[in-house]
Amino acid sequence: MNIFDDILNLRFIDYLDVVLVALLLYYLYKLVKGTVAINIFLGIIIIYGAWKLTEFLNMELLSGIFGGFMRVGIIALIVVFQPEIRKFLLMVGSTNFSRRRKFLKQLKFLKTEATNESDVDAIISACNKMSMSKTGALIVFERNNNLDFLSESGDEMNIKVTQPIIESIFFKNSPLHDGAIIVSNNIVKATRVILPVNNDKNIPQRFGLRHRAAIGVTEKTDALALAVSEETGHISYFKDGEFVVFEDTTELSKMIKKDLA
Ligand SMILES: Nc1ncnc2c1ncn2[C@@H]1O[C@H](COP(=O)(O)OP(=O)(O)OP(=O)(O)O)[C@@H](O)[C@H]1O
Repeated sequence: MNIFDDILNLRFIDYLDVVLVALLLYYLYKLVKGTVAINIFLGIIIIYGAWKLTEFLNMELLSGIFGGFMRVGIIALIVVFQPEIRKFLLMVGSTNFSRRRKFLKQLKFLKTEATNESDVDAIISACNKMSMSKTGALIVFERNNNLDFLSESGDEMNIKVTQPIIESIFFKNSPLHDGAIIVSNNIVKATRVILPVNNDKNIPQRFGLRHRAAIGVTEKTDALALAVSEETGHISYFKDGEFVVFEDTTELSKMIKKDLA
């Protein structure tokens, strides 16, 4: 039997299996891409290669050491990749099905629904105003990961996004100004939300809890975050746990629209 016979004998389920493994690898790559985890992943491959090489060369002591290391590898992997595993499970378990359903609906009826564009503009205009008046703000955009588990720490809201609404929420004397707001599909879903804070020592000291919370939420979920500094008035944009550099707010607006699309 040659290779062509093998291919012909593949069942539909085998093709599905291959596609699913490819998808899994793609998501794993997306998770570790650009993070320190990719170096750890390479380190593990190197140690595995060294183990097999020392085994092949019958170097008993060295292969014993590498082998012992690889045997506890699965536990070490869980510990080392804990944030990535967590993010992956979150990605799988809290996918925002309502958004997906809407997408399918659009495909079905070829209906072009209004996009989020105008809302991003309203939010950016509000940020500009708050930046000038040095009003602190923290805005989280929900994407595919459902953020209800975070919203619960704050006050539930259900109000359409407009520039005055965003400004009045973060107005210094407003009872709602503390913490973050979560925006999803043109709606402010929650205010006064407490976000997970990133404790990484490499983040410059000048960034306090607001900015660390923006990093925390965007690294643990696929959300996007905007922060306006109360101290400097500076607007910062966060994605995948990192600051995103932008020239001006016009470029920022384009970036957010693209990331939300
Ligand atoms: N975990 C958190 N989740 C949501 N909001 C938070 C969190 N921690 C702090 N904040 C908000 O950030 C505000 C300012 O915190 P802090 O001064 O430490 O941040 P900062 O990064 O230095 O920002 P700024 O430049 O505006 O001072 C708090 O009053 C609170 O509203």
